[in-house]
Amino acid sequence: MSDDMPPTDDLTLAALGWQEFFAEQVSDADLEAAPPVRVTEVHRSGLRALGAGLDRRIPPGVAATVGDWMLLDRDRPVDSRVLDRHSLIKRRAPGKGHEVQLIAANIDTVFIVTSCTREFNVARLERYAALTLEAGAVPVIVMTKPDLCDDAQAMADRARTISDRVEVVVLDARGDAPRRDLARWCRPGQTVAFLGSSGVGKSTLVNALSDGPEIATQPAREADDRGRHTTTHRQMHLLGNGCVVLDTPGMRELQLTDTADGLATLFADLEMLAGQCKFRDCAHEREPGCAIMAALDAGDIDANRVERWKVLVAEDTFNTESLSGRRWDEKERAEGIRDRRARLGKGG
Ligand SMILES: Nc1nc2c(ncn2[C@@H]2O[C@H](COP(=O)(O)OP(=O)(O)OP(=O)(O)O)[C@@H](O)[C@H]2O)c(=O)[nH]1
Ligand SMILES: [Zn+2]
Repeated sequence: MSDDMPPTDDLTLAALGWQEFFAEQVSDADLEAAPPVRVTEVHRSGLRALGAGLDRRIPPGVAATVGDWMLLDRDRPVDSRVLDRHSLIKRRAPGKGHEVQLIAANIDTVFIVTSCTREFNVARLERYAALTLEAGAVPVIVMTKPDLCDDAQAMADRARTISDRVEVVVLDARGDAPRRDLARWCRPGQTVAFLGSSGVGKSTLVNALSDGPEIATQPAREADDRGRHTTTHRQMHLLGNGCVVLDTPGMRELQLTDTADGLATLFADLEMLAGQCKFRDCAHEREPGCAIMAALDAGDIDANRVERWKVLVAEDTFNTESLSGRRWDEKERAEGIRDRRARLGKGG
C-alpha cells in the first residue's frame, strides 16, 4: 500500500471514488449488512480492500481486480458481492494460455502518456485509445517533454488525427501544468489511470497532481528517452483534490483483446467506408468495388492510418479468436502481424 494513504479511520467512500453509479446498485439493507470496500491491491495471496474505516485482506477466490467495488461479507469475505463496473480494462494473459486477465476496473479517464521524443508513435497511441474506449473509459492523450522537441505542436497535430473522440494535451509534466491542464478530468470522486511506456513521465505527472509525498522517479537513461522502470508496488493514490489514481504495473504490455467495438469507435470513418465495399470480407487490398481503395485513390483518407487500422483489426481478430478456442500456430500469427508491421515501419 502506498504511504500517501491517509489512516484508514479517516477514509471516506467519496475519497475512494464511490459514485452514484455504485450507490444505485445497493439498497440500504445491503449497506447495513455489507459495507462497500474498494480493491486497492491484488496479490497471489489475495486482495486488499479499503472502505470507510476498513482495511481488509481477502483470500483468493473473488473475481475482482484493482478498482473494483465490493460489498464486504464480513463473515465470508470470499463471498463478497462485486458491484457492476462502469469500465473494465482487461488483456490477454501473457504466455501460452488464452485466458483473459482483468487489469483494472472503474476507471473514468485513462491518460495515455507519450513524450514528444523518439518514443512518440501514432500506432501505439491508437492501440491504447482503442483499448480505453473498449474498456468504457475516456481516453486523453498527454504529451510530455515538449521542451525536448523542436516542434511539439506538429506532433500534437499528428496525435489529433487519431480521432475526434480523443483529446490531446501537451504539457511539461514537471511544473504546475498538469494540475491546471488535467483538472477537467481529475475532479473529486473521479478515478484516473496513466498508461504509457517507461520514462514518458507517468510518475512525474502523478507527483505533480498529488499534494502528498513524492513518488520516486529516476532520471531517464537518455536525456530525451526511455527511463528505467521506477514505478513499484503502489497501486492506488488518493490525491489532495479528491481524485483517485490507479497505478497498475500490469498496464504496460497490453494486447488488444475483444476490442472490436473500441476499434469501430476510433476508426468509425473507415469502418463506415468498409461497409460500402462490394465484398463483405473485403481485405481492402485489391478487391473490386473496394470503397477504402477508392477513397485512398481519391486522396480522401490517409494511407498510413488505413494500414494502422488493418494492423489493429488483425491483432484484435487474432487475439479474440485464440481466446475463443481457435488454434493458431505461433508462426501463422507472427507472419500475419509481421507482414503488416513491416509495411508500417516500427509501428505497433
Ligand atoms: N524535460 C522534461 N523531462 C520530463 C518531463 N516529464 C518527465 N520528465 C523526466 O523524465 C524522467 C522519467 O519520468 P518518470 O515520471 O519517472 O517516467 P515514468 O513514465 O513514470 O517511468 P516508469 O516509472 O519507468 O514507467 C524523469 O527524469 C522526469 O523528470 C517533461 O515534461 N520534460
Ligand atoms: Zn474494401
